[in-house]
Amino acid sequence: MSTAARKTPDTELSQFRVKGEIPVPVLINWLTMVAVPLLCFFAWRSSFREDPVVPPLLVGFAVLLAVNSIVYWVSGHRTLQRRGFITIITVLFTYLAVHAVEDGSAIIWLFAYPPIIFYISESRIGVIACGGGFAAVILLFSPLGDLLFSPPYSTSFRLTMIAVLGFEMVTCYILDQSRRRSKLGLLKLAAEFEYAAKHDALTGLANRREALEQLEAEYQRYLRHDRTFSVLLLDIDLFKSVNDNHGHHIGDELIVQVANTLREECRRVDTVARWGGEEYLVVLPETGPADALNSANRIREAFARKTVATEQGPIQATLSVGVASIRRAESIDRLLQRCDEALYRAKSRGRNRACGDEETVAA
Ligand SMILES: Nc1nc2c(ncn2[C@@H]2O[C@H](COP(=O)(O)OP(=O)(O)OP(=O)(O)O)[C@@H](O)[C@H]2O)c(=O)[nH]1
Repeated sequence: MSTAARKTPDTELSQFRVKGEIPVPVLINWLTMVAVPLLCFFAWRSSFREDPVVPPLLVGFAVLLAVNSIVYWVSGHRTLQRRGFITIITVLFTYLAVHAVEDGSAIIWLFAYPPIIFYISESRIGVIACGGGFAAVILLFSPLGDLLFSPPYSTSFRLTMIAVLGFEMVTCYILDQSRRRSKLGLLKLAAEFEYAAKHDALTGLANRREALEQLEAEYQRYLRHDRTFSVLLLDIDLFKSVNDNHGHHIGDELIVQVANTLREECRRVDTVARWGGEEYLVVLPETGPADALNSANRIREAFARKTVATEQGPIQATLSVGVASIRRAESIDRLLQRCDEALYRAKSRGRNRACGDEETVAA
């Protein structure tokens, strides 16, 4: 019953990969592998223009991108790789636009920025990066940009660039949102499937399979750290007659009421499960025979005080409980068998009681 730390849907989504989707680190490495030779090619071409600044800078960007990928290969740090890549390409695209590299044609590469940013980062970062980039382009094309950088772009080019870039950014945002929404839908569906696989539909308690897993985990803790534990097997007394006299829907209500009693009376560390039919299993970590018997009686008494409304008036029912604590090197099967035998003793001694091992006394 532990609660996981709250995560934003974005963080959850970045950890959840749909089959077939390219992982972000792989995409960054691919993009780096394409970008490095391209940058070197443009640096080589720029060197013919006898420009002393552009070639070394473009090679510098290529080296930074390569180093970023190498650091990822060595360290495996995904966040560092992603942040490093975003920073390098943001500075690179700003440089290409401001310095009108390749006679100003390099600014066209800005169109690659929105889809990459939206794919590799969280939605919020995508919006901030694209919004900032768009504002920077408008500033560059404004009279202030002319004053500061004197870019060689014609008015019609500037207007077209702003309109198309804005259109592309909005389109990328819409596509990214629908991709995230469908991923979120899948994530919810997976969580629902997982819940259904581990829980009983009627009571919401853990089901038998989940109970066995928790029991196995507790058993391993016992073997490693010698931390004792106990199990309770609870069974509603004369349940068949409740079904026969009042109908299955009242029987079901009684089953749910036992579940509610168990939720109220057990600790958060205990595993409470519907074992089958009108039987329940409780795993009590770090609990010895005496405390387990006390818990069993507390649950039994709490349930006996409850009523279920029927057409013939309120009815009450009782529980019989078998109690067993792990012993030496016995197996889980043997522990459950002893617990079942204890439950059988509780039934045969008149029901509405808890029985432990032979030496442990009935209530
Ligand atoms: N309403 C309802 N009945 C169930 C469910 N699962 C099992 N049962 C019924 O529970 C009854 C179990 O009865 P028995 O195991 O014979 O024993 P009992 O009448 O409880 O008698 P003792 O266990 O000896 O006290 C059966 O009649 C099953 O049909 C369920 O999910 N809902």
